[in-house]
Amino acid sequence: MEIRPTTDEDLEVFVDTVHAAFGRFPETPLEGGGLWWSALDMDRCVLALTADGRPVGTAGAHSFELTLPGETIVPAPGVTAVGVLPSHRRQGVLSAMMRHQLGELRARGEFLSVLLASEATIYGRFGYGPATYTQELTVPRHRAAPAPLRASATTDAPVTGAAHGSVEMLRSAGCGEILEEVYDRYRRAQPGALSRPHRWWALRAGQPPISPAPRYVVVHRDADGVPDGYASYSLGEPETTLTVDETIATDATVFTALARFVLNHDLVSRVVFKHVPPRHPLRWQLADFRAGKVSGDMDWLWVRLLDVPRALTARGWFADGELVLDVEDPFLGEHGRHLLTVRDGKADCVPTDREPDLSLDVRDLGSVYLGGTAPSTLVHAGHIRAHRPDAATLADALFRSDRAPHCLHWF
Ligand SMILES: CC(=O)SCCNC(=O)CCNC(=O)[C@H](O)C(C)(C)COP(=O)(O)OP(=O)(O)OC[C@H]1O[C@@H](n2cnc3c(N)ncnc32)[C@H](O)[C@@H]1OP(=O)(O)O
Repeated sequence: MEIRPTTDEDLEVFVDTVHAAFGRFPETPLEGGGLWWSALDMDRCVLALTADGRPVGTAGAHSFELTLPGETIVPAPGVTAVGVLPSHRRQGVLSAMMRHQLGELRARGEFLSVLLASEATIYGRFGYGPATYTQELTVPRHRAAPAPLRASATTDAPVTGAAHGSVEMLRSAGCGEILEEVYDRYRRAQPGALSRPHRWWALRAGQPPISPAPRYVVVHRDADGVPDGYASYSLGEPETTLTVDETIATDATVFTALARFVLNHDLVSRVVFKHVPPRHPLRWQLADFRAGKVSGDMDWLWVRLLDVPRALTARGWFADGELVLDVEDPFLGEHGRHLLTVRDGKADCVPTDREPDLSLDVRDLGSVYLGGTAPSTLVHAGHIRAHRPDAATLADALFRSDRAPHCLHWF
């Protein structure tokens, strides 16, 4: 088995192989549904080839930036287009590609990588852990009456937005620049969010990148007319449903205004908000708390740490404390014991031979890294071992994020 990097000349064979792996028929790479492939960086992809040179596996990586807790922005390769032909599965092709790719990422100086998993059973063995989560919230319009917002009379807490800005429907052609700018402001402040390279927007201006269907777009502007949020949505069956793909808001009041706009839409019987983070405040803003039905609760962004000290010192921290972490990395055959010391929002992470507070697999460290999974959950689940009774409580306080991490980018 040979794993080799690809060039632009390999695009067709790469797309052909990954389509076969996903059970789809080839499309013309730069048109229609094949558009997605034109966003690939061919110099960040690999092909797995049999001894006689037949391509049987593919893997790639996008060059993203990831926002960490504390609004630190770091490079994050986004692993994508992973597939092995059905005829060559369970023979170690993916394992060989993952080993090659992780080595290559380290050689480039990356200290973490991320992906979206087609199945939750695939990537844990390679050191990835689920780190952000997503849900759908469905609200029947006849039950969408707003709750009076108790704090709004006395404080600057979220209000309906009407008095604080405006909502405007845009023609989808030509609004890409505004959306790109709003998305960029949003993702820089949102832990777990990924950058969207300019060419993604250029490919499909006015729609969530790489969305095949037409979308309506509403933009929210602040009192000075500056765009500070948008929602992209479509109308259709079943039962005259309005489906919001993305609600991008630079603060909570903007989300409220956009949500009110779609919930007031005539000729619609229900509104589906896709990609909301768990425990989203929208349900609290409805007079009928039970009107918002949660579904599609699942993992979204998976994180893999490649250099534990660099990763831990890169993010911001919101409580002081000290923990000794004993980290196993079975796939790469590595082990490290780290003293993590947090003071005034910054961490120091050095090797130590002190007794550990927590023993954990690198995949579990990936899960807790962005603050979206409490270490105590994984202690109670039986994955992380706490060596003293208060270690999990301290770890929960330390790994917490200033804002719950969330990612809605699909790649
Ligand atoms: C980031 C992304 O692109 S996600 C998209 C992933 N791709 C797909 O879902 C496309 C359809 N599936 C495939 O192409 C293949 O089945 C792949 C890529 C998931 C797996 O490739 P393979 O070459 O079969 O994997 P490989 O042989 O290296 O398996 C390594 C181990 O993972 C296990 N494994 C592989 N795939 C799966 C799976 N889908 N579910 C559970 N376990 C799996 C194997 O059993 C093996 O376990 P072992 O080490 O205990 O024996």
